[in-house]
Amino acid sequence: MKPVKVGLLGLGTVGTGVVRIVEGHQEDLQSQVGSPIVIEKVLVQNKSKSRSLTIDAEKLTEDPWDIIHNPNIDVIVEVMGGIEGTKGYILEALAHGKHVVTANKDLMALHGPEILRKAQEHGCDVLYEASVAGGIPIIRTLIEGFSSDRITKIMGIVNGTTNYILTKMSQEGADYAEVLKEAQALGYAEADPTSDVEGLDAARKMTILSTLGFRANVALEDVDVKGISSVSREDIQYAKRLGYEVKLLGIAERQDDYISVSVQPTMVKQSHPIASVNGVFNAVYVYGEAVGETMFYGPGAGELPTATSVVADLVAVVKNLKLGVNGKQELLSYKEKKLKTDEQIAAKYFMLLHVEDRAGVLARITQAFADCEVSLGSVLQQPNSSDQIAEIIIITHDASKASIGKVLQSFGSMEVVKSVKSVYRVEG
Ligand SMILES: NC(=O)C1=CN([C@@H]2O[C@H](COP(=O)(O)OP(=O)(O)OC[C@H]3O[C@@H](n4cnc5c(N)ncnc54)[C@H](OP(=O)(O)O)[C@@H]3O)[C@@H](O)[C@H]2O)C=CC1
Ligand SMILES: N[C@@H](CC=O)C(=O)O
Repeated sequence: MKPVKVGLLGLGTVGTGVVRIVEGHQEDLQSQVGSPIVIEKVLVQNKSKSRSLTIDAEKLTEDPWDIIHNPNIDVIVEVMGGIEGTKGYILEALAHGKHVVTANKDLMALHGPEILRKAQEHGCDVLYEASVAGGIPIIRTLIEGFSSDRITKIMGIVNGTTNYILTKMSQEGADYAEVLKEAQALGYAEADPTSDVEGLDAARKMTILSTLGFRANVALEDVDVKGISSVSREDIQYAKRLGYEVKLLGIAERQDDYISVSVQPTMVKQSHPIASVNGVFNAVYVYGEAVGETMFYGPGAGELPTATSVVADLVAVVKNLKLGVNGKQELLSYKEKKLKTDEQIAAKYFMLLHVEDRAGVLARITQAFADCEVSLGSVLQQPNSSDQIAEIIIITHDASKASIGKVLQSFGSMEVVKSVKSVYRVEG
């Protein structure tokens, strides 16, 4: 019944949740692992900062080596964020035989393979369930639950901050900057929220999910990324009128051995379950050749939901300690990825154009699509507030990304096209 001692790196949103769950659920945790779990030391930047929970001042330290080189500590829980410095701490902790639980997707997306190799070398566990989709146990699901299947598509809302913003813009017509501030105050956003709104946080999560799902060495630079900063309230209102919601979707697809991974604002048909995933909630769709369609839903960020995943990993490490099997998991053997070309990436697209309002213009526009071999699903023309300009809304059938690029290029030299107001991928 020797206690398992934990060194916590970080006592912000997630770290606070970890302390609350470890202390508040101690009896349940003990009944699962057979020994007390004790938070021995906590690294913070500023010991004198006021905190929302009471913690023994003796436990706080501003010196990471107090924890990493502490012989009494068995497990490091890293919830401080950051990349290079944090990577150094984790590698050093592993070299000292300490197991690691982390919520850090930035680190795992960029340096996951190196960290996992180091862990195996030293017989240690590194678990990172909270790094993707907060409270949804999607990593364990991909590694274990789908081990028998071949996954062909992973599509999801994997960033809580942007989903919170888009939901408020759609349901309340709220202002983007105001709602971003709310998401920050609620502890959903990253230290630098640019990585949320510009899609980088979601891209890092999609790197992790597609690596695990396709068992391939996907890298962050393989992900085509676009965030939500260019999504206007008008776009959202347009989408709604046509029966769609705008969502920031991560989409990873595999056909034969070829894959593509992207993050982009997408128009999702309101009848698709992902369209009604609102607020800070995330959802991940996984399509397997054998299982077909599955969906995982839950809170994607925030103190207690994220800490639930962190502490579940901690329990898994302690169970392995009891069984003496830490670091014994086989490393995934990643296949060499083959990326799809733009000719191979196919999807439906929405376009909103402002064109001259006169005879023959619609015919010229539709001809431009035909010339690039893009077939149209629906075309709607309506007058704009200016009587010289008409709005044309087009939804294509499945078309290659390359063909859509050619259509847009051809509009650049057509005088009748005044502007391409927006272009979205369409799902559902
Ligand atoms: N917030 C969320 O909902 C989610 C966050 N994550 C990930 O979890 C991690 C933590 O996020 P979150 O809790 O929101 O972050 P916060 O910014 O709320 O907390 C960070 C904590 O780490 C401490 N810290 C930061 N840098 C240093 C440093 N260089 N040296 C010592 N201490 C440091 C801070 O100290 P001090 O308190 O003194 O300032 C603070 O306690 C990140 O990797 C994030 O991406 C993952 C899923 C969801
Ligand atoms: N900033 C992230 C936090 C969780 O990973 C998000 O909003 O999803």
